[in-house]
Amino acid sequence: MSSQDQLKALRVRIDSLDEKLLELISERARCAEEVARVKMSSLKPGESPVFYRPEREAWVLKHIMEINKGPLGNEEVARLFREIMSSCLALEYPLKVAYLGPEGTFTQAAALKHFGHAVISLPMAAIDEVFREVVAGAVNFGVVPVENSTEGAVNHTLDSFLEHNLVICGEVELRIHHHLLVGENTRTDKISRIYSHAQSLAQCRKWLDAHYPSVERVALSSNADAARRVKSEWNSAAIAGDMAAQLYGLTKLAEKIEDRPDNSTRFLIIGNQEVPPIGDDKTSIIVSMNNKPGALHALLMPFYENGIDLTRIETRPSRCGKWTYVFFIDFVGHCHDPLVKSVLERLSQEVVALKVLGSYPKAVL
Ligand SMILES: O=C(O)C(=O)C[C@]1(C(=O)O)C=C[C@@H](O)C=C1
Repeated sequence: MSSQDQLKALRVRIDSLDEKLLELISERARCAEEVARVKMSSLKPGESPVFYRPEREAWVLKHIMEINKGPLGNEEVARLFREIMSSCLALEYPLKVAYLGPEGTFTQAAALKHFGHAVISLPMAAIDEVFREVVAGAVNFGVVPVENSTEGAVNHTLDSFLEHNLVICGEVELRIHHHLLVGENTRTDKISRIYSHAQSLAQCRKWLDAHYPSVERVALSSNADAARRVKSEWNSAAIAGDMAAQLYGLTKLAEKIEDRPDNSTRFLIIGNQEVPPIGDDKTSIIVSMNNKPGALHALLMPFYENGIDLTRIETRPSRCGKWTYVFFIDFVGHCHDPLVKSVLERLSQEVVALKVLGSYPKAVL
């Protein structure tokens, strides 16, 4: 058989497989519609239906990755199923998700990575606005950055948890690649200013020192904002990611200029919904305590003694009294696990206040 004939035969096979796939996807979508009807019909008086189930979605994605035999990689198949589930959920109920904007930010990329592209995603001007939109019920969930592997905590997010009573329903991790971007009006040998978010400028500090040591660095409210600005401005460049580059049609002068190749940011999903355990969960708590000798030791001891893995501990001013602090602690486990429950009970006797911000599935993708 000639290679032309082979190609033709293979394409006929692909067409037939696509038809079967479409049938299966449509059947799955009808099933999701049925799930929505069952959820609606089983409501008790005064109850609202819960269409979005993060624990179920995390389980589905993990299961698909476990049974995947290739040739597509685990992340690739999970991404495909992520989008199928996103579309199925949109049939049940179109979720509204607020994120730290403007359009083209890494937070938008994180929101789409977590919820898929079938949600209605709404850019907010500040982290606090994301929190307020969720509290007001204008959106179902919010997505905010919480820590970067190079630059550390995002303090605005931590402080917003002290002001608002919201639940953490999930986490997303995103590999952050920064590029040096220019618009069509900029002569590459004439760059006199580089715009970006302060965190992004810091994540590319060494590269900038080596390549543009005497060019002015200007911090803006987001790197998408920087990209928008250089689109029309003369002789300036922006540091931003792929989404912003595409959105504003900018050219990449240099790619992946972050100082650390493993530069990643962790984002949180905030909402009002408590999430049941899947057996691979994390919990976030805030603790405030009196400043006395051994206080931190007493705080950490119960975790150590029960073999609970602390993944993060962060300190912030408590905002009620000078030199008093609160601790943000993340650890492995769910607040319904008996071991975690007993540690939290013991802690609550040692500290002034303890608040569980939420237990949620560990990031799958
Ligand atoms: O299992 C459910 O509760 C569903 O609503 C179905 C489904 C899915 O498509 O698999 C859709 C949305 C939920 O967030 C979780 C899963």
